[in-house]
Amino acid sequence: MDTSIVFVGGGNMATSLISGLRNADCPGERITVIEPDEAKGEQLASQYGVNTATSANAEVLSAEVVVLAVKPQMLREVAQGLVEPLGDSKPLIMSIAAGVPIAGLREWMGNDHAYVRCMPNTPSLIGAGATGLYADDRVTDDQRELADTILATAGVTAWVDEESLLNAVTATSGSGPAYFFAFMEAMQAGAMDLGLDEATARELVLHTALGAARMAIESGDDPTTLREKVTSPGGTTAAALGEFSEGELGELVGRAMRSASDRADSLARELLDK
Ligand SMILES: NC(=O)C1=CN([C@@H]2O[C@H](COP(=O)(O)OP(=O)(O)OC[C@H]3O[C@@H](n4cnc5c(N)ncnc54)[C@H](OP(=O)(O)O)[C@@H]3O)[C@@H](O)[C@H]2O)C=CC1
Ligand SMILES: O=C(O)[C@@H]1CCC=N1
Repeated sequence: MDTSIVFVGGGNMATSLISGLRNADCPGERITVIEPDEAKGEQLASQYGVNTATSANAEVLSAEVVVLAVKPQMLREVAQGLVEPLGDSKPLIMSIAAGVPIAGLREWMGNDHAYVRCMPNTPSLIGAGATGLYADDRVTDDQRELADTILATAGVTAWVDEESLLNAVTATSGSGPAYFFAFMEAMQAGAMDLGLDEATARELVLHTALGAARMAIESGDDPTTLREKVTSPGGTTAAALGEFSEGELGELVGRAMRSASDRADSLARELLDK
């Protein structure tokens, strides 16, 4: 990977993607991060060897790809502020902002750019990310491939062919790491309630999560089969899963994901109505 890439915003998600790129041998000098917080920029420069700037100008923005990595609420202002320094140059614009549709980007940055929306997740930091992507029909095959190559440095990629499905991706893999972390927190608390010390509870919970995820990916069995293999009739697992059913875990998870997707929808409405 030798593409020149500018990240606008050097926060959590940009850091995860930069880590993925660097692990995939994308040279640090091909990456620039525009980040107003100088200390954050310095940290990125020293950790990943990238170039940094505190604001956008034509020189800083001269790259093949510009990744918009600020909070959705900031995106309108930030995108509009890029129009002048970009001038006539037409890098591929990739936005990772939750909810914000390409129509908004076109309104703020103009119709002449090619836009790809991506929904990555934080495990990209260690190359274990999962990213959903959408490109409208103005994006060329080469540009799609470029976007895919960039995100594939951070983990698996999956394209959706309707933009609205990116909200489903956001509710699934974008926010998903937090659901699993919340489950780990709850299990660790449960283990400590049962008498394990914190370090032991944590070690057992984290390695159980890792083992379960690896088995689900590597064994060829689906999660239902794997769950059944753990669950002896009348045994301990059945007792625990009975509580999950009683508490309607499946419905709860479905409602939580619907809520994440609805929030992506409402973010878009709030931003476009402004
Ligand atoms: N975190 C996640 O798991 C995921 C996040 N996303 C999306 O990624 C985007 C970024 O999220 P996240 O990284 O978590 O947020 P962060 O707040 O960590 O990162 C945003 C960064 O942008 C900086 N910033 C603010 N104003 C500007 C500006 N004018 N120019 C350049 N940079 C600026 C912020 O600096 P300062 O802090 O000083 O304001 C901050 O460092 C969001 O749109 C989110 O929807 C997508 C998938 C997953
Ligand atoms: O919570 C958020 O809005 C962002 C998008 C997906 C993960 N984090």
